[in-house]
Amino acid sequence: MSNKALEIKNLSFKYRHNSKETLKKINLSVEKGKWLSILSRNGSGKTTLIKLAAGLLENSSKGSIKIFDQEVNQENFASIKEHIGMVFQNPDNQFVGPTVQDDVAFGLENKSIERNEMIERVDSALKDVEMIEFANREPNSLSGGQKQRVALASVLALQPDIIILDEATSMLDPKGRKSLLKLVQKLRSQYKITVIAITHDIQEIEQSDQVIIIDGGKKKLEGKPAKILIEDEKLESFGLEVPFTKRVRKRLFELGIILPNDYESKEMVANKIWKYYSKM
Ligand SMILES: Nc1ncnc2c1ncn2[C@@H]1O[C@H](COP(=O)(O)OP(=O)(O)OP(=O)(O)O)[C@@H](O)[C@H]1O
Repeated sequence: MSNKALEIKNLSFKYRHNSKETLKKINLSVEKGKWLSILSRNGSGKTTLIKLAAGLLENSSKGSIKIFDQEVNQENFASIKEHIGMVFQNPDNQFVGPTVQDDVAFGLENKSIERNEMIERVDSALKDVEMIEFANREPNSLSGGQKQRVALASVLALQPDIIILDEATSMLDPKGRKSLLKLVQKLRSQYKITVIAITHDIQEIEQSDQVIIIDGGKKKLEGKPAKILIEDEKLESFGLEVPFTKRVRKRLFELGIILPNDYESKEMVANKIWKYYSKM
């Protein structure tokens, strides 16, 4: 068996009622236990790619998709589904139970997990996401960040090998986003789960081992976050917003205030800016 959680080869895809191909010759692979971020502006094909990989969309396309060496197709759908847990953008659409613990138990009930094991798994998943004290609360009474933690617990309780975050942080504030991603990172390393995160926000790639950028259905860039983050101009051409601090550094460099690889303390940079403007 290979060490690949996901392997996509030469994948092209066209929706039936769409004249253009949505995905064009995509190749990518993710090793077990690693974190891949798929980054692109809206409408570039990332959701389509992930739906195909999770077997949620029939692969009437060219190319192959494998999850743990198993081809993703209609015949293998049930066993592919066992490997994958998905957390979506809007937690409100994911709740089914009257309380947090009922909600986390729901997926286990569907799998006819024995009662004692179910209680244990719900308890452990809620502890993992630091929501155990909310077990008896109504899901609708929680904050956005807490709701996403519960959604994550529902997925964790099913013990997936791969967690897909489908813009899972986009309804949270910056603090909530950071905290959810940090939590996912902790659980990834604790349980050796593979994470695939799709996002249009470049600030979210920091935790990943590998990033791919898709634009117009094609893979345009691939690498580690540090490599991706220095490609300011390319990022802008793919409609991605370069982080504010990077834009400031770029401007300071253009003005000759700092050197390109000048990573001095904030105080020293502030001092240089002060000197620059004092001379004007
Ligand atoms: N069911 C469908 N039938 C026809 N075309 C579709 C369908 N779903 C998506 N598309 C088209 O495929 C392209 C890619 O859409 P997709 O949702 O995969 O992109 P995305 O990068 O995830 O965008 P977003 O971030 O807005 O969700 C878009 O042009 C979209 O209009």
